[in-house]
Amino acid sequence: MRNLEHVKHVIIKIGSTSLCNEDGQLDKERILKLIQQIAILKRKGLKVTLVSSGAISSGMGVLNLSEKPKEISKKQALAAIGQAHLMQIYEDLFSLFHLKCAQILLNHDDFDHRKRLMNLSYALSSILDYDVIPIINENDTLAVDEIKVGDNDTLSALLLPIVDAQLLVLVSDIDGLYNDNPHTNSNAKLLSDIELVDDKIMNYAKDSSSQFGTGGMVTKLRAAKIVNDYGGDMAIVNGNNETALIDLLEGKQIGTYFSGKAGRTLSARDHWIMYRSSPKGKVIVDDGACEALKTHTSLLPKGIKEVEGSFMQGSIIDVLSFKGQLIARGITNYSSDELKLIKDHHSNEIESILHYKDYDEVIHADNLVINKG
Ligand SMILES: Nc1ncnc2c1ncn2[C@@H]1O[C@H](COP(=O)(O)OP(=O)(O)O)[C@@H](O)[C@H]1O
Ligand SMILES: N[C@@H](CCC(=O)OP(=O)(O)O)C(=O)O
Repeated sequence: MRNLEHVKHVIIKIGSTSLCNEDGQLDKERILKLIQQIAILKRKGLKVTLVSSGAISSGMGVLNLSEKPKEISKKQALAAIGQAHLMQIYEDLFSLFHLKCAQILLNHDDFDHRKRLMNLSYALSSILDYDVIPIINENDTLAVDEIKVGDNDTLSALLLPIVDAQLLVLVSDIDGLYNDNPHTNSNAKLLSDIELVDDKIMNYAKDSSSQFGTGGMVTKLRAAKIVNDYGGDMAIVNGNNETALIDLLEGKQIGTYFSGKAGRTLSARDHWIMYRSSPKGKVIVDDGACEALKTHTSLLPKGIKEVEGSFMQGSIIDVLSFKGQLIARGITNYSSDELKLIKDHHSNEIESILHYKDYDEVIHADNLVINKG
């Protein structure tokens, strides 16, 4: 048995593969079984936030399309058509249990701006105070690449600190993480408990085998890292198991459970820098700077060899190695224009180059988060 007594608020993310049948139509019977379990969890006193995929698949069902279109504008249209249909089904089914729900559609830039993030957090907390279940999805109709999260595994992981939940459960069409994709390797073994998502674990993850899923296991493991780095837990369970959610929350050994016990816990600010904000540019640093940064020292201009993008002082930027590996992410003390002039120079030369010097460091160690894996 696992001990889940600390879990008072759970985010349940339901993937498209658990909402639709093989023909791509929303499967009300399957959705009902999930809602039934959510109603039981709520009766037990748990707070529940729902993240639901399925808008595009639902739109395909409404228009009787058998294949997902490639054109972005068509996917945007399907999301608009399908999201309304999806919410109608949620409302009908939740009402059978005298539960009410609310729709929230988000994009990445809602996480980027602190003020918007606070507004989101207040709105969510009021919805929960009204004892209504928030149902969240990406705003796929308006999401263009720069502002897109791209998948709901990541979106739900980013939400965990905002709603102050302790556990994220990803409901999928598979029992959990295997050491290879079980749809293509029949010898693949299910892994039950994972204390750290390291490179070895990441290498088990492959893409989705279904045309309805987005990201397969890759995005699920990324979500586990985001959640674990905040000190939260994550689990993957199979939506086809009619008691999966109840069993999991009772501590039964089902699915894959990512406790993050062997990892780190970032402060709220560092977690925001690393995951929830989107970087505005990048600097490429030499091997010496890469090594130094790994021991968590400040980034000095001498180690910077290239500057990409246009950003202002105070922006969040990526620090990359020559090989393109993400070494760290942090808040820059200098704009991209200033960095182009002082890169490859000693800090004591900054003043003579710029005619002013506010800082010796480009990114101070306190504002720098090292990428671990
Ligand atoms: N190592 C793995 N273990 C389990 N499933 C895997 C693995 N690698 C890839 N997958 C694929 O990931 C799928 C689940 O992700 P996805 O189709 O995106 O579902 P969802 O709609 O629930 O997000 C599985 O059905 C399987 O095809
Ligand atoms: N936002 C999209 C789903 C994106 C997504 O992550 O899908 P999935 O892998 O099925 O959870 C939609 O509603 O169709």
